[in-house]
Amino acid sequence: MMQIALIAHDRKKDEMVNFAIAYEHVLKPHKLYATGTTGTRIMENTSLQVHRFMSGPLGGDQQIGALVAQNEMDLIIFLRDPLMAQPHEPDIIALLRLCDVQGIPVATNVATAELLVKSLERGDFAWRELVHKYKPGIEE
Ligand SMILES: O=C(CO)COP(=O)(O)O
Repeated sequence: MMQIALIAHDRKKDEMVNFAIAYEHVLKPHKLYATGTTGTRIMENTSLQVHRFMSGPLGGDQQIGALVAQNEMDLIIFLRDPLMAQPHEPDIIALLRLCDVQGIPVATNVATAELLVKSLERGDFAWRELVHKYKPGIEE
């Protein structure tokens, strides 16, 4: 079971909901996390259970970043709005930076998100089970 974070800026939330509906069967077996509003929207529109953190502008990106820093996230789908300034831009950059620090796959648009989820379905992330095994804090 992988630990997956789903995050979308406001003008990308419909796209995230459609993505979650389309790949519900692939995402279902995994432990899902999201920033506050994104998580609510996904749960309203699918049968997926999502652990919700704070809303992004209130620190949700940083909460997810903390798990990335501890190497406890396996995959991040972060549908960013490239055309609208965000008040918490530093938090967004920090999260993406931590993904690069740990080498965690992160999709920032839905085209890449689809490729990653297809990889997930195919079992390409199975090696991450080894990381989990040696990190007892992570749920199996
Ligand atoms: O702002 C966000 C990510 O940077 C997303 O936060 P919400 O899911 O709470 O809207």
